[in-house]
Amino acid sequence: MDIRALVNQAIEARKKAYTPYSNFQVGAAVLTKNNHVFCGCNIENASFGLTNCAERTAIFKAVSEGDQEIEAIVVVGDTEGPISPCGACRQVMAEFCDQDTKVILANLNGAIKETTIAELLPGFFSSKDLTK
Ligand SMILES: O=c1ccn([C@H]2C[C@H](O)[C@@H](CO)O2)c(=O)[nH]1
Ligand SMILES: [Zn+2]
Repeated sequence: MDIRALVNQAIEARKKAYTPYSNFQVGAAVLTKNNHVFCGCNIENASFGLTNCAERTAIFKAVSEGDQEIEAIVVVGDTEGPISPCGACRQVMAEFCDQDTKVILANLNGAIKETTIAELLPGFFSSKDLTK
């Protein structure tokens, strides 16, 4: 897997962000185990809470195309260091990432942090918790 190429696809997707309220653009790219790439951007709303973050857009695109097994996900923003996903996105990642899924957090200046969902959201709620 070429991480740099995936970061570049996220950077391209970021250009499509709809951000009239925050003016903060984020891009994401999901590489599935089937070797397909789904890109996403953040999409804001006048009702602020309805905003969809870039990484959720990309994950939902993959899942809605029936391609839900994720090999790697990149998130990129114009942040000082690697971007830090919000709590809602971490929980959504937990649904579709396994312990080996690469979660790659980046910025526009080449900073890259590779992490995992276990590190980002320890103790996340999962389907296993629905039955005992
Ligand atoms: O990882 C992140 C962090 C923030 N945002 C979006 C949400 C909102 O549109 C804007 C400012 O929070 O950035 C993302 O898309 N992903
Ligand atoms: Zn988010």
